[in-house]
Amino acid sequence: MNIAVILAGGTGSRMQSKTPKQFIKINGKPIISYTLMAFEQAELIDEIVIVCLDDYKEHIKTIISDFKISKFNSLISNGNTRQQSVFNAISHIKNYAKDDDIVLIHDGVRAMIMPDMIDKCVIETKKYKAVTLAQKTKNTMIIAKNGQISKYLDRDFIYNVQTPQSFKFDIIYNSHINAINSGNTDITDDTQIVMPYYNNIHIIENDLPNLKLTTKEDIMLFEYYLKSV
Ligand SMILES: Nc1ccn([C@@H]2O[C@H](COP(=O)(O)OP(=O)(O)OP(=O)(O)O)[C@@H](O)[C@H]2O)c(=O)n1
Ligand SMILES: C[C@](O)(CO)[C@H](O)COP(=O)(O)O
Repeated sequence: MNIAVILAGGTGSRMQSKTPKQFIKINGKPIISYTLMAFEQAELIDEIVIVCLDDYKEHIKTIISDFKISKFNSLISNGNTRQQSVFNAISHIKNYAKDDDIVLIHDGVRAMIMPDMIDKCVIETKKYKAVTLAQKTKNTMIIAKNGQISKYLDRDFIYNVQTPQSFKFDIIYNSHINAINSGNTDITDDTQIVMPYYNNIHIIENDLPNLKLTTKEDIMLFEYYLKSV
């Protein structure tokens, strides 16, 4: 079974909006609906688990119904951090998943994700057990200290990490237990959680737009993107 965990449990503080960013409407549709539709359309996804703020659970149920998200399976309460939100979801999934099942974790606010890329994550996880989408940097990369360049980095080794991040269930679950036992509760990325437990994470290069909508400027970029597709 291939299970998608869609994270919609953050408050979006950097967006500085009253409404949590995943529920902001763009072209009349909430941001989270674009993400859910991509996972609904991905051929290899069997079910969708959504992590949501308690105050928005009724709201997301309406979105699930309005956008006919037939793969929706469960709604899970968020944690205080992204890491805790993911753990809440995988603790629920543990009740029925097998070790060999695949769990994809996706930021609900990466709303440009394409169904084909989601399916590619599933296919590659069967081969590599742990994968993430990532985009190779297209820029000259530097380290700067006190406003001055101190070092140039080899761009061939620099990537922006994206989601989905996809894992065999036993790997993601045991990695989270390991992280908690090491005292970590606020790691913002699941590959960082998995690395100490399973350091063989495969990168799927993605050059398609997959912006994490984080600040107000990103909303304008998303509006522009929607006009062009
Ligand atoms: N406790 C949390 C924190 C984040 N997320 C989700 O994780 C994704 C990526 O996180 P980020 O962009 O950092 O979202 P926020 O935490 O909401 O934003 P900010 O850091 O600006 O407050 C988002 O879809 C967000 O809803 C979550 O489910 N639970
Ligand atoms: C997993 C992730 O999308 C990696 O880019 C993560 O959500 C990033 O969180 P950030 O704290 O907003 O960089």
